[in-house]
Amino acid sequence: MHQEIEEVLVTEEEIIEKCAEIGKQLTEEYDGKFPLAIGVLKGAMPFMSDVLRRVDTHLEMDFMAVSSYGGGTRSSGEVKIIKDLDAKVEGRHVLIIEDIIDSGLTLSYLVDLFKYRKAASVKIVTLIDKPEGRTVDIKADVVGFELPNKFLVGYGLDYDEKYRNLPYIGVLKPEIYSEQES
Ligand SMILES: O=P(O)(O)OC[C@H]1O[C@H](OP(=O)(O)OP(=O)(O)O)[C@H](O)[C@@H]1O
Ligand code: HPA
Ligand SMILES: [Mg+2]
Repeated sequence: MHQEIEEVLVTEEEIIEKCAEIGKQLTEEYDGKFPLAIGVLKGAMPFMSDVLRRVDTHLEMDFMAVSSYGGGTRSSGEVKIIKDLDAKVEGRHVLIIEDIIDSGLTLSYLVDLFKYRKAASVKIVTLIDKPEGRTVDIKADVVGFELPNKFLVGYGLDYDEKYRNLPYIGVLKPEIYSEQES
């Protein structure tokens, strides 16, 4: 698996350090508010697990599964709900947890949905921001790392469902995906 990576952009140590920093920030922001922390599956799973263990106040966890990338490297433009929340959003302080904001389509869809469901507040925390990928105007409230417009894998991010279990974030060797997308 590791030999298929061309370059590591964020190391495991940098991610661990960042999760502690963000966890502290979220503790201060949400202390006493019992936020509803919503992980966007599948990609957000490792980040959600690491960051929320550094948040030192009560919170509720829930999950939503959405998908717009299929097996490829480009967004289909259509966000599909695969699993909806169990919790009610009305009156809750919603904290959306994402691995990446790229085109912004997934998060703009989810922010609109949670506002429509009458959340008391909606904030976004994302480990990665690729601002150059944006096709809709949306910003995250908390960003771990801003990265260049390359297709990334690792730490939740997949290519064709693989590489999510890498402990770092990197770029694949071009021959890995050009074989399938040519
Ligand atoms: O800003 P965008 O261009 O919408 O891209 C970001 C979204 O794309 C990825 O999810 P994907 O749809 O691939 O599902 P996955 O989490 O199951 O991989 C990622 O986990 C984000 O949810
Ligand atoms: O760079 C990316 N890598 C994997 N999944 C993604 N979904 C949006 N952008 C990306
Ligand atoms: Mg994906």
